[in-house]
Amino acid sequence: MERMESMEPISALYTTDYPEIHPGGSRRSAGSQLGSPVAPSYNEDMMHKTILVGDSGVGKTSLLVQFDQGKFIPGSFSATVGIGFTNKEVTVDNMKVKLQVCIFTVTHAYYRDAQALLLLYDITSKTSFDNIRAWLTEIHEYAQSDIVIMLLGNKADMAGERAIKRDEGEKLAREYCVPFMETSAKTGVNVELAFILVAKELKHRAVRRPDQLSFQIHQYVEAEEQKTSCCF
Ligand SMILES: Nc1nc2c(ncn2[C@@H]2O[C@H](COP(=O)(O)OP(=O)(O)OP(=O)(O)O)[C@@H](O)[C@H]2O)c(=O)[nH]1
Repeated sequence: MERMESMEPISALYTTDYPEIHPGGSRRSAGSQLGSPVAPSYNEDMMHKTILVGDSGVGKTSLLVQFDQGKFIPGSFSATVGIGFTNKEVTVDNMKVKLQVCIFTVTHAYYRDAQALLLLYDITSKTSFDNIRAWLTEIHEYAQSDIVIMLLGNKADMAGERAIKRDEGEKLAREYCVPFMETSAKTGVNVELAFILVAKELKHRAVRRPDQLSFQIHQYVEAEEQKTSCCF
């Protein structure tokens, strides 16, 4: 909590106004309240709060910086510099989707307002992988029940020091019914894609008629992901 209070956004280049976030508001529509299957139009001003969660050192800040600035700043800088969040727009199906991306700190209040969550482990750290179950338990306890979750195995560039095989990540993700990708905040592999897929899912949910199926983020991940195993 204290950490967030001293934080500044990394960059405000992408958006100039930040409308209030209404938890769950993106899912409500006049149509659904009246029981009519009319799809609402998408509100491009809506801000979607997305949080980055995972053990210390898995690369949450580096992922945020890579997404925001397209670069990797080596070193454990986050705890001292205090970078906490960024606001950024991504384009999905020719529409703007605004994401406010925050790094989870110590308070469970963070979960409540979040519409999406990227849960990270470090592929070179078995402990960070083993702790994913505990994180998921906590998330299910405190987050909105329809939060969009994606599991990310970060530091995919460090294949030589890999402690967790890719299929172990895939298996865990299947067990919890969440999509999975390996990312590298260092090389940028799959970083933007992870956020775009989350934005796509959030936009889809906001305009989906009640009788429509959810967007299948899992299938998109499989189709779009840059396979990391053969690249390093
Ligand atoms: N090789 C490699 N190093 C990474 C990657 N992501 C992060 N790192 C390094 O891992 C260390 C921890 O990264 P951070 O981004 O500070 O991790 P964090 O999860 O924000 O850590 P906390 O602030 O302690 O919660 C730093 O030395 C980063 O340079 C990656 O994808 N590849």
